[in-house]
Amino acid sequence: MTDHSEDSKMKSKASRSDEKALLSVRGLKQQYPVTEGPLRREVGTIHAVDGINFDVYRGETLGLIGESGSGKSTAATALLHLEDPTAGTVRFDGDEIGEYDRTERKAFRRRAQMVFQDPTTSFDPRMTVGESVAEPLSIHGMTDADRRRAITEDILPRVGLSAEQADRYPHELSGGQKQRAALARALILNPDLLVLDEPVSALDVSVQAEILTLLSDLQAEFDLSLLLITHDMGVVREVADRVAVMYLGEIVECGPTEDLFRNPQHPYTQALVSAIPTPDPDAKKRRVTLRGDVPDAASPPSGCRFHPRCPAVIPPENYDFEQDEWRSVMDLWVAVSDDDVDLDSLRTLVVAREEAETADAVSAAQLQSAIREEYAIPEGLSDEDAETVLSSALSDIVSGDVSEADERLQSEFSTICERENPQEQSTDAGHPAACHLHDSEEADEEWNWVSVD
Ligand SMILES: Nc1ncnc2c1ncn2[C@@H]1O[C@H](COP(=O)(O)OP(=O)(O)OP(=O)(O)O)[C@@H](O)[C@H]1O
Repeated sequence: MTDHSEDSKMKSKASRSDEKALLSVRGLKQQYPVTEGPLRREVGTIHAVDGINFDVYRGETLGLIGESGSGKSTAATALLHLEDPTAGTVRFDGDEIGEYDRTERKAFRRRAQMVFQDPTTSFDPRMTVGESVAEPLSIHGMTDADRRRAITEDILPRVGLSAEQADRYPHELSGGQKQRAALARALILNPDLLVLDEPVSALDVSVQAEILTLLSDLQAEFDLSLLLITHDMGVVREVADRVAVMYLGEIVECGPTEDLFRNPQHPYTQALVSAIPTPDPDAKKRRVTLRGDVPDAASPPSGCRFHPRCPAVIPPENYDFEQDEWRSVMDLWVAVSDDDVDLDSLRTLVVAREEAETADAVSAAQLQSAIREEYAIPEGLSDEDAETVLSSALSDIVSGDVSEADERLQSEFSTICERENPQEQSTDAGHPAACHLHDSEEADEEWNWVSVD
């Protein structure tokens, strides 16, 4: 990390609240239709971005982080109006982008640039690097080729390339050099904002570090605001001043980078933070493992979208669950709701273990035990009343009445996490998060917020 980027981090933290944001995103939504059949009948909606708010201030880097499918790239294209958003407003330097006339839109295209993940596909192989880098100048009306050439030769050394490399073709450059050239092309119109979508994830680790250092240097030199989209927590920690964490179309937590890493306030953030490799020998014990992937944005879970995977999902009010037990029961319930409990393969498993002769000979009790084992549910929950409900639900499942099991679990084990979508609210850490654990009456003293230094 260079000295001046540290300076800008200090500056950005100190003066945030009284500054006017360069980019201000409010209630941004991007939806796509789910279509079916030759007539492309609309049968559903993909909620790729579902009402997000954030600001990017001058000279700062905001990291937008989340797993694949969280909606990060869609957020970028929607906020830049590369694709018109379904709803919401985006203000740039105080003006609403959606209300720009043609001239204003063109000026905005100059002031806000995007850099993509794969430097190979972002260059035309038939054009020299210099021609590609200078292309935005032509598009924006600079007809004088000598002038374009002079500007290109000036900018290439600033991204660590030589002026002579202007005459090379993309295939003659390494991946890192191509990403440097992509940065030169993005910077050539002297923008105020760069939106970088996974700018280093296609590069070798050693090259990644060089490009991240270059980004910090360029940010200070050009007084840029950066929106850095990545799934890599190491990358945001390295370069971002603040971080917004996205999950299934929503921002679940947003705060200054170090605060968010040291004191994550959303279980999703905590899981991402705890997954960062660390030399700490104790860290393994504290690792929060997330099962499965981000669910389908066409049918997001009810309530908190993270509840089907959340290690801290709040237990139902009337039962006294151990947290791990409750998570396991919830995993079974999620599978029941999705009609995903595979009894045939569980029967096969019992036979393979030589506990029954044939699949038909597997008893209901054996099948219930196999389900418990599959979902890591102990034989006998710590709360006897909860055990009674679970046993009945397991009986329903093995007798083939999955919807009865679903209704039983729903009526007995309903929790706020699957009923209500949490709103963003302030937390003890000083930055907001959207999690019911921060609702005062839901706060669970026992939930152990892991900090990773
Ligand atoms: N043009 C589109 N049409 C339909 N669905 C889309 C479209 N673009 C994105 N999606 C869907 O929107 C959701 C969010 O995708 P998006 O690419 O924005 O996520 P991401 O966080 O950037 O993930 P990745 O890192 O894999 O690109 C996904 O479910 C994706 O399939």
